[in-house]
Amino acid sequence: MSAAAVATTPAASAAAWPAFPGGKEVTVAPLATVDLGRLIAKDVAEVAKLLDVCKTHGFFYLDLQTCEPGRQILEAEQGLLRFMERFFGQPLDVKMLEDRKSHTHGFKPVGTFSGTKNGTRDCYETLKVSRAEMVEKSPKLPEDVKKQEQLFDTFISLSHLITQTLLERLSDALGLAGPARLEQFHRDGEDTNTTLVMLHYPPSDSDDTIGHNKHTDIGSITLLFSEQWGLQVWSPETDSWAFIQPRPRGHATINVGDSLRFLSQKQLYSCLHRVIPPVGGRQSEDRYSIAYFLRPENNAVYEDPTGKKVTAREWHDNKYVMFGEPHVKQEASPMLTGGMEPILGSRTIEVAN
Ligand SMILES: O=C(O)CCC(=O)C(=O)O
Ligand SMILES: [Fe+2]
Repeated sequence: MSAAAVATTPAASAAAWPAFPGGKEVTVAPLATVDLGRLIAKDVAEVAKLLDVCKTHGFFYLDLQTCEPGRQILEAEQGLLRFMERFFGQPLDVKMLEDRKSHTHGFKPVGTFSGTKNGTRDCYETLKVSRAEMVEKSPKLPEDVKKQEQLFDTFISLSHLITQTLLERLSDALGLAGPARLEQFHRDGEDTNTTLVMLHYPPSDSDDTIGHNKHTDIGSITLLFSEQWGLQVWSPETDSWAFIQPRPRGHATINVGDSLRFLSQKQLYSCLHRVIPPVGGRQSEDRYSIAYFLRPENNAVYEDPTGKKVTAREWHDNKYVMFGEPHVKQEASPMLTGGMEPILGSRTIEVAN
C-alpha cells in the first residue's frame, strides 16, 4: 500500500461508517474510492486513478451510486442478503443437498479449508452460482436459486457488466490493443470458472474453526459486498494487517486477483487479504458477504510465480487444493499468496497468524 494505515475514531465517523463492534478503535486501510459512473463515461482522470490503485494497492472502493447499473446492483444486493439469511438459516442436511463437491457450483460447509490460525479450519459456508449455469438457466442450479431466478440473473448480469467495464478501462489505461487487451482473455461464451459466491460466517464457540485464511484471489477481478467488519488486508508499509472499513451502503469493494496480475505481466497488484472474527477471537454474530469472481477463460495461459506456464484452469484447481492443505504445506508454497512475498515482505509468512 502506498499510504500508511490509519486509526479511526468510531464516534467521529459513526454517521457515515458502520462502527467497529463494541466501539473499539482499530487500524483501517486507507482505500481510494473510484467512481463507476465516471469510468463508464471514460473520464480520463478516473481511468488514470483506476490504474494507479490497481498498481499500488490492488484494492479499492467502487462508488455505485453514480450510474444506473450501479444503482440497480445495490438494490439486487439487498435481495441477495435476504435470500442468504433464509438459505443459510436452513438445517445443514438440507443445505448439503446442494453440495456438488465443486469449487464453482453449489454448497460448501464450514471447515473445508484451513482457517486463519495454525491448525484451525475455516469458519464459513458458501453457496456458489456459476455464471455459465445462470446464462444457460441450467437445471443444475440450486433449487432455491431457481425460485428467485430473476434476482440472480440480474445480479450476475450487472456484476459481469461492471467487472468487464473495469477490465476495458484497465486495458485502455495500460495502452493494450487487439489480442493483448484483457477482455480478449475473458471472451463471452468461452469456458470459464466465473462464479458468484455467497459467504456466511455463522457464530461459533469453537476454537477449531476460525476465519478465512490469508490469500490472494485466484481470478481477475473480485466485486465484493459486505456491510460487516472482519475483512483485513496486508499493508507492507506497516508490516501488519489493517481492517477494510465497511462503507455505508452504495459501494462495493474491488480487488485484483492473481490471474489479472499474471495477464498484465505482473504490473497489477494482487492484494493479500483474510477475514477474522472482529472481536474476541471467535465469530460472535452472523456475517454475510457476497463476492462475484470474474475469472479468465479456462484455456488462457500465463506464467505463475515460479515462471512456469499454466492455464487459468490449472491455477484455479491447484490453488483450491492448496486452500485445503495444512498450514505448514501452505507456507512452503508461493501459491496461497500468489507469489506476492517479494513485494509484501517476508513477515507475511512469519506473523500472518
Ligand atoms: O468474506 C469476505 O469479506 C471476503 C471473502 C474472500 O476474500 C474470498 O472469498 O475470497
Ligand atoms: Fe478473497
